[in-house]
Amino acid sequence: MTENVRRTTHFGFREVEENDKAGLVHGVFTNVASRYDVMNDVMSMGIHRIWKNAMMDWLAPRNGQHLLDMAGGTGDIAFRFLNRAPNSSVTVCDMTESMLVEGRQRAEAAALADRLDWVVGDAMALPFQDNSFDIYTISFGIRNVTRIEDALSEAYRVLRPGGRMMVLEFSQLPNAGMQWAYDRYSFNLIPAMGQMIAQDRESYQYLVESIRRFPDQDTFAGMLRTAGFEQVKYRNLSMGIAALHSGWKI
Ligand SMILES: C[S@@+](CC[C@H](N)C(=O)[O-])C[C@H]1O[C@@H](n2cnc3c(N)ncnc32)[C@H](O)[C@@H]1O
Repeated sequence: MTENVRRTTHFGFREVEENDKAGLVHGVFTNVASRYDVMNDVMSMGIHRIWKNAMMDWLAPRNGQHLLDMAGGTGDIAFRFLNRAPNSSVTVCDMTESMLVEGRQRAEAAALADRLDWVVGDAMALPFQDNSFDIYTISFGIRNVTRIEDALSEAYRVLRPGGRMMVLEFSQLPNAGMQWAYDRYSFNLIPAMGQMIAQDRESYQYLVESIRRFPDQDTFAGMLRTAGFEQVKYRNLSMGIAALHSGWKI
């Protein structure tokens, strides 16, 4: 257990297969933690930066806000948020401690440590009180969660009334031909690059399969409404390879 990273919850999954998925996800990100940021740049050819900046543009961070960045990993969203609103604060929560450890080292190097809190926790059972945060973000995290509905209802619970939820996730291309081409790239190239750069084909094979299984834009918008969010909207990024969803707790 590393100093300054709080462990506040335990994982108690209801069924064996759920336990398997959570264990698999935890193993994948423990394996890739030290190479995660570099791999992100290589695999996406830097495009994840454009998508995360689009998230910040839509979110328009303001000083004084308290953000919960769920599945926040190495803190990429947190740093972007603080860059735009230096007098805000961010709690980064993730179930993989080694990802948070990498992030905390980056925060110390950037002299941002006093604005950040790093918490080990599960999106499906958050270790926070009701109505605690102004904003909840989750970037490339929700598709890894075993019970997405539970994570969305937890997001709703911890947001204060008037608070906003924003999700950045891989999505579906509306055009079947483009989806076919993209699938060829992701199913063939990404696991091969994972093997070449990180000597870890399986983790990257899991990542591309999880992208394919995630609900499309309209289905996910419906899930947000079911969890209680209002004024739900989405924007496609790179023609739908990824999408941003926004919703409010009124
Ligand atoms: C692809 S990384 C995304 C990291 C960061 N948000 C970004 O955009 O670069 C996915 C993260 O989700 C975390 N994660 C997956 N399932 C989770 C859960 N149920 N609760 C908390 N974190 C989870 C993983 O540990 C991992 O750090």
